[in-house]
Amino acid sequence: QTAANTTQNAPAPAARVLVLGTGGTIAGQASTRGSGAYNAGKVSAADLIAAVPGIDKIAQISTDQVASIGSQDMNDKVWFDLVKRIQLAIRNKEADGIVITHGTDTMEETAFFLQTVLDTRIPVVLVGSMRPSTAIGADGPANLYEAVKVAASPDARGRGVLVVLDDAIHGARWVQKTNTTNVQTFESRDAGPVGYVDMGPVRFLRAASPYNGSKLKLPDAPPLPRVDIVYAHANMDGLPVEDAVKRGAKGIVLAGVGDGNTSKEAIDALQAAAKAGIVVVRSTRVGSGFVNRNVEVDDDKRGFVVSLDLNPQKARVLLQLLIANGITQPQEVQKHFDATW
Ligand SMILES: NC(=O)CC[C@H](N)C(=O)O
Repeated sequence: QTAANTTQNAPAPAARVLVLGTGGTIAGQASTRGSGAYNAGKVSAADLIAAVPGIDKIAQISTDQVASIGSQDMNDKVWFDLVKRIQLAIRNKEADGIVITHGTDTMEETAFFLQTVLDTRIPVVLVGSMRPSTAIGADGPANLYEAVKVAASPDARGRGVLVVLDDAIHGARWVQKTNTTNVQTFESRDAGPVGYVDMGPVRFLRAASPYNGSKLKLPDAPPLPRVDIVYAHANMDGLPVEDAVKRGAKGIVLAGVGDGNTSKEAIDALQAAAKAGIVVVRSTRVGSGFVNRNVEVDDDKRGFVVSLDLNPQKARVLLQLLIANGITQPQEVQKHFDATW
């Protein structure tokens, strides 16, 4: 038998993985603008898969293109389309695992959004790259191979939404981008990765968390309610908070200094917003650690919620979904933030 025949007669891989394309650097192509320049989201998911040798040996792969954007343009419409496409795949029993190719800029937000609304034990794995597909040493093909390997792994079931880049598997709850350009950009600072994927088997470091089927409902159509992030700094006044209120924000997340702090003026403006029924969540710009209740700020008195270790961009997503579900009382909102932990 020739090698070609052997390949032809080899049994098809057992796992079926659906790859959904959304764009990003992984689908990026060099630009005529010159050295280092590229345009995100130019290459289809099908073409990306075709460029990864041996990927068809680890899963039967199908592809669908949901969007073709740089993830800096990620928006509610694409999020809703993604959820609908994934729910369709689950209903039709189309796949044993799902991979989403995605830009890295907002990958942590999409991952956490999906984790908060999707009610499934099927592995959902987001993957991207830091170098465009046309770059020397492109990291996309290896990352895509590893993401499909994780999505096809029975051991990945029931672990929620995962992010795979650079041999590491991260949980949506903890992962964040930490470097603007380095291929080793994703970290789960307070928790560490949930596992590793390399030339060997997929390895998880912890037991899968108990399955929590109670997910937040998605409204029938976008957009999600407006929640603004206010970034704290030295010499802070109350104007950014007052501006958010004027624009009609239904919620405000403070990217606070330190343990979710900000100046007296800004805290008083936030208290006035909370009194007017706007949900105020204190998070931190620091990048790791918890924001705890009632430490330097009297959250009980001022009517605030704390984000624990959810970073501002993830706290914003959770708050949007809670407000969309009619959950706006600070104590109730706090319970939901506590329950993500
Ligand atoms: N490396 C990346 O994926 C970042 C590039 C691009 N801005 C994106 O998020 O889609």
